[in-house]
Amino acid sequence: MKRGFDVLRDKALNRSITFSRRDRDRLGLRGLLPHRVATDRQMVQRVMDNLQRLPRDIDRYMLLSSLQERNQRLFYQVIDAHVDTILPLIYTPTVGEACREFSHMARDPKGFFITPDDRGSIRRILANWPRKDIRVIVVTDGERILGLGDLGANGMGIPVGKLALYTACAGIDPEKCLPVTLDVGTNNDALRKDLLYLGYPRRRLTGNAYFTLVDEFVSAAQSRYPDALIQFEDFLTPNAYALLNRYRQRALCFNDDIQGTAAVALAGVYSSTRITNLRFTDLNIMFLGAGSAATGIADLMTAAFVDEGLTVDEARRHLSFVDVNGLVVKSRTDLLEHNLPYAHEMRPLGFVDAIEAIRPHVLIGATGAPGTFTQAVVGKMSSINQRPALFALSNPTSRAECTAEQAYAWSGGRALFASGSPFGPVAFGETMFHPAQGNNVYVFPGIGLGALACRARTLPDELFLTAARTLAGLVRRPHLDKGSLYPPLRDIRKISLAIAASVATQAYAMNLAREARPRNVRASVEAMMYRP
Ligand SMILES: O=C([O-])CC(=O)C(=O)O
Ligand SMILES: [Mg+2]
Repeated sequence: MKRGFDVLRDKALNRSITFSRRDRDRLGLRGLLPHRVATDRQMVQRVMDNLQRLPRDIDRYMLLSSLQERNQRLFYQVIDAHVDTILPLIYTPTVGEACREFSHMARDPKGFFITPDDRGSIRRILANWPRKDIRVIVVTDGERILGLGDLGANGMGIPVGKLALYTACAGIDPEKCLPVTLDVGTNNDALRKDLLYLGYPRRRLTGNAYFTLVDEFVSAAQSRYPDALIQFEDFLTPNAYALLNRYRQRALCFNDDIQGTAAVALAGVYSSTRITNLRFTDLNIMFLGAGSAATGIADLMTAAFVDEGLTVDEARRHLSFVDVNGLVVKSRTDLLEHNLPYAHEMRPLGFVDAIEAIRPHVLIGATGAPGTFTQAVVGKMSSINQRPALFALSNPTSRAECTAEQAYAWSGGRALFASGSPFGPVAFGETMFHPAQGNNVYVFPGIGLGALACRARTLPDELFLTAARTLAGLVRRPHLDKGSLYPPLRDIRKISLAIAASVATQAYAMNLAREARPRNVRASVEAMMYRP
């Protein structure tokens, strides 16, 4: 058993001055701590006061990041007590800035890095990670970090942040989480030239060499951590699809940007129909951006339409795409494979003309290109719809297709608005809107928890549809009345539990589970949840 400073320096054991006098005696801590025995609440309050004194959010990120390495329990207590304040500091938008600054901030080591030099020895070096019982791995290769592009090894902030949310939002034991960066180089010239850049300073590995390295990583992870879920995060679209298609049948894995974002967007669209009173199967939905998030959403919506009785072809007619080159139509020669199902037999049109021609009820932005929901776009949507639904999903805030304020101002207060990164309440006339954050944080922790609870073999799309419906079912009338298409983020632990229970139940029904079905699925899921 550890004693003295070894206890205080172990982030999983350290309770700092909340250790009781008896524990201090027992653990050899007398003299190593000041006299006062503090309560958890006092500790949380002290952290909040410290945060307030700092000048910038990036400084607050740093404070929380080092707290996480020093006193894990307190870190999660702080999030638990102040979700609304803390999430934007450890997650989008601040995590975007933290990734950009990553190589210039002196900080505690976090996460596991794999480079092309590790080829042939990934299995062996994974044993350097101090924990053996890993249940969730979030892995990125840093090529499409949020809407910020190729940040190379600096992208490590993303798996670290996502896993903090697994613990905070779904009670996954933090000791069972492993953030991984496949540092295969970067095509970001500025980074490669930066002497302080911490990553592998070459151009990116591509083609066969790239896929072989990812293969080696997945096999090594599966053999060392046979129960672990692998979440792919922030890969560039073609690789995101290639990897998902390669592993979805043979590994417990999913792509959060394709599938997690899809479930959240679908839930928001379901919610919007409770305000517009339109039938879901009557909706026309237009996407701006044709990358992984947008096509992922469209694919899940196709499944949802089909589930409600449409054929696949009928479903796709409800879904249209616009990208930098305009409406995605059959005659275009620049389309990628994942765009083809949604290429319509129409003449080429620009964005606003496409809105005029197709008359969508819902506009979903997943471009990474800020300001693309212009006044003309929002105005056009508002002239067609009494209550236009606008989803500005790109992250961080600096990449949002429009701000909440713009959406309400340009629609005369009629927009149903959700965004990937948080916006505060917006006053318009007499009304105060509280737009909710349409971010995959609403579902990935719960889906992961559900998958782990039943030890699912794989995660087929049906489970994401289940998650979307469960999430939509938690939205109450007062939330909608305030302009929120999602339940309050402060209820996230309850939301994740509900999603986990429904996902696990569905997985049992589909024979995907490696665990015998317990009598009470929800209770068994809840019993798994770590509480700080
Ligand atoms: O990280 C987030 O906030 C949501 C997400 O997956 C992304 O933007 O890539
Ligand atoms: Mg992402």
